[in-house]
Amino acid sequence: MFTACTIAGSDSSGGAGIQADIKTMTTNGVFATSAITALTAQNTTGVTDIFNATPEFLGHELDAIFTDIFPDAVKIGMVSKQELIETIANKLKQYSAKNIVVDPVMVATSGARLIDEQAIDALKTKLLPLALVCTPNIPEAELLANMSIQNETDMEKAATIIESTYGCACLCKGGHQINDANDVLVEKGQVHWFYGKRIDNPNTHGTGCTLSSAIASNLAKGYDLETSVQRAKDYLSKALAAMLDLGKGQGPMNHMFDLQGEFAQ
Ligand SMILES: Nc1ncnc2c1ncn2[C@@H]1O[C@H](COP(=O)(O)OP(=O)(O)OP(=O)(O)O)[C@@H](O)[C@H]1O
Ligand SMILES: Cc1ncc(CO)c(N)n1
Repeated sequence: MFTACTIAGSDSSGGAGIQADIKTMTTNGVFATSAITALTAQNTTGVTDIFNATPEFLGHELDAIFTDIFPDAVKIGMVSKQELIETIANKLKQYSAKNIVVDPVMVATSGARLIDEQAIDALKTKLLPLALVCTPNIPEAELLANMSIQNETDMEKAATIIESTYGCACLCKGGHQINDANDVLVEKGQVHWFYGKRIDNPNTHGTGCTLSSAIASNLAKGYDLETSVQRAKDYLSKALAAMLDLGKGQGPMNHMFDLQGEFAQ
């Protein structure tokens, strides 16, 4: 059994954050462990409160995980405070963590801001350099590459800038703003496009969390990065295509459509 660790925030409505990550990792056939960075009071319509872990407590969670069930891959999601990012970076270095996927979560699908201004700096200078790959959506890629993105050529350019600036491969996701499901991966200067079929489903709460956890799960199983991204996109598309409809806002997708099926391999 391969293992993956998610370091992220809890989403009380279960569609994003830690909950999405654990469901995704489970359905993708790896054993999930979790270090919770924050509790959010959240549902499909918005976030009403955030309660951050202390850096000490987060450090203890990571010590407990890394000294026992050492993860074959690590996914990092919402981390809103600079001190929490520093704790994560220090622990990942201390334990020589591998296959690190950073989803630079900044804003929830519902529009709520999930990161402090100072934390963005720490993300850039301390966390991204440790990552194998980061997975920004368009607004996040604009901020990390310091440019505006209007089309697929801009996505490619931004991903190239992000890889050379922060030293990790970059998967820039088109889903959010450019109206398609096409994402571009820049790895060691090589550009690879993943063309997805856009699914007409308004319930996209947690798509970013799900994609990054599925990538981490596949890296944990030993697939290379390109294959891991392709498999993760296939999983996400099928979870969206299951057309779950829960809640009053943009609802979650069905992570469990394939328990113990093709994606567990
Ligand atoms: N309607 C859709 N149909 C198919 N794929 C989609 C759709 N919407 C998004 N995707 C895909 O989902 C993945 C996540 O992209 P997205 O831009 O939604 O992430 P995100 O904005 O980080 O998500 P979140 O809102 O959870 O933070 C990408 O691979 C994207 O192409
Ligand atoms: C806890 C959490 N992490 C990430 C996201 C981004 O979708 C969210 N809405 N909530």
